[in-house]
Amino acid sequence: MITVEAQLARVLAGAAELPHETVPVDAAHGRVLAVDLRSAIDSPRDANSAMDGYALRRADVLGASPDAPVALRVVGEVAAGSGHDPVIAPGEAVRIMTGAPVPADADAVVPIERTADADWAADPVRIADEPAPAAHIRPAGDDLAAGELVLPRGIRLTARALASAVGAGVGELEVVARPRVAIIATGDELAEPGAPLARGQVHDSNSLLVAALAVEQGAVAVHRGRAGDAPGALDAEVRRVLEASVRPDLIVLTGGVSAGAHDPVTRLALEFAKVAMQPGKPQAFGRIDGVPVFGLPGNPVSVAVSFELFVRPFLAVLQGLDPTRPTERAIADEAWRTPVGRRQYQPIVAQRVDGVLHVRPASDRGSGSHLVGRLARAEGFAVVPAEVAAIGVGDEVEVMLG
Ligand SMILES: Nc1nc2c(c(=O)[nH]1)N[C@H]1C(S)=C(S)[C@@H](COP(=O)(O)OP(=O)(O)OC[C@H]3O[C@@H](n4cnc5c(N)ncnc54)[C@H](O)[C@@H]3O)O[C@H]1N2
Ligand code: MOO
Repeated sequence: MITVEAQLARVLAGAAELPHETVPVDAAHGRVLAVDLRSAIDSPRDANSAMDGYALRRADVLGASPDAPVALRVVGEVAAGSGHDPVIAPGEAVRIMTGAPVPADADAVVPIERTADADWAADPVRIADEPAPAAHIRPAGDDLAAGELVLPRGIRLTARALASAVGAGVGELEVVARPRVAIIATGDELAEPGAPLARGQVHDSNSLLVAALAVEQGAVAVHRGRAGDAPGALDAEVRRVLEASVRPDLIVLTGGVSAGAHDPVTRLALEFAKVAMQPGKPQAFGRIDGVPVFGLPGNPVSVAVSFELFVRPFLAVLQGLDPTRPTERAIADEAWRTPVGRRQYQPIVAQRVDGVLHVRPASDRGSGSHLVGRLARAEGFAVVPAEVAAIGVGDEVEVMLG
């Protein structure tokens, strides 16, 4: 048996960041930013008002108070979006709305509530408060200066990141191409989701599991197919994938990698390994016509774990992301057994109590790799060293969440 690290090194050897492409900001959600993004503009473009009220010359209203308001002639109005810059002479004011550019002659804004009448129709307006210098004026460039770093390369573009990019005056972003994944589930026993099962059949949950996990990691599932165990069937499906107009960056196969007499993946020219992990011991990896091919063991929990350990880091490298996965320490609230000689990845549920992470197995039916019905509960995996035979209540364990 080889270690998880050795198999990961084999998988990642030769993996490299995919080419970049430029996409409109509208299409960039979830993509990985390929280059540092700097602000294209000073933002806000203009000094603008933070309040609905009156733009005025502060010198006119020094000492103003509710008992001694200062009357100013209203000579105009600027609303948000107005490009107008009205002249304000001494003794005058202009109605101004939130977000509107502050006239060049004004040096303070007084909110409508701070006028004696609190009435937009009032003229003269009686200012009942002495504003601080530059009161309620947001200076130009207050948020961003042109050239300032807004988003560093290598981040996944979230809704908030996209808002910042648009605020920085940008309409297109240079992102890393999405990895294109083709998925083929193998086995004569596979039935369509929802189809009635004949004796010996099982619903194909793996191909959807891999496709959805890949999409969660920023990939596109360009093909989802099935191949039976008959000699040649998988080969033909792999050929179809390789000859399609959109060539995948990787192919993920599930099932048929172990010692069975009909296991079809074993007939492909891949490298087979027994990895010291549970679940997920039989693994295959190699290249066919230069395209990386993963052969994951068919049990659904094995697929979920194998994806986390090998496919997810591979997809990260293709997108220029760090493939390492942070782990946390947690306390086991329940005991469980683990196989000596294989590092266990136990699906767990987690809960934080007084800042301390507590975990227990997600399954109440043991750690069988066929327990797809319990997979939904898993919030992560406890990583138990190969030499450990059992986890006891209160033991400290390493956990990868998410
Ligand atoms: N003699 C040995 N037998 C097995 C070994 C071994 O070392 N020697 N290893 C066992 C381990 S560990 C695993 S894991 C499995 C892996 O087997 P395969 O990759 O060949 O997978 P299959 O036999 O095709 O399927 C295993 C299991 O999973 C179900 N399955 C398969 N595909 C799907 C799918 N798309 N959706 C849902 N479920 C699926 C399948 O029906 C089987 O029950 O081998 C052990 N055997
Ligand atoms: O390695 Mo298998 O995935 O234990 O069931």
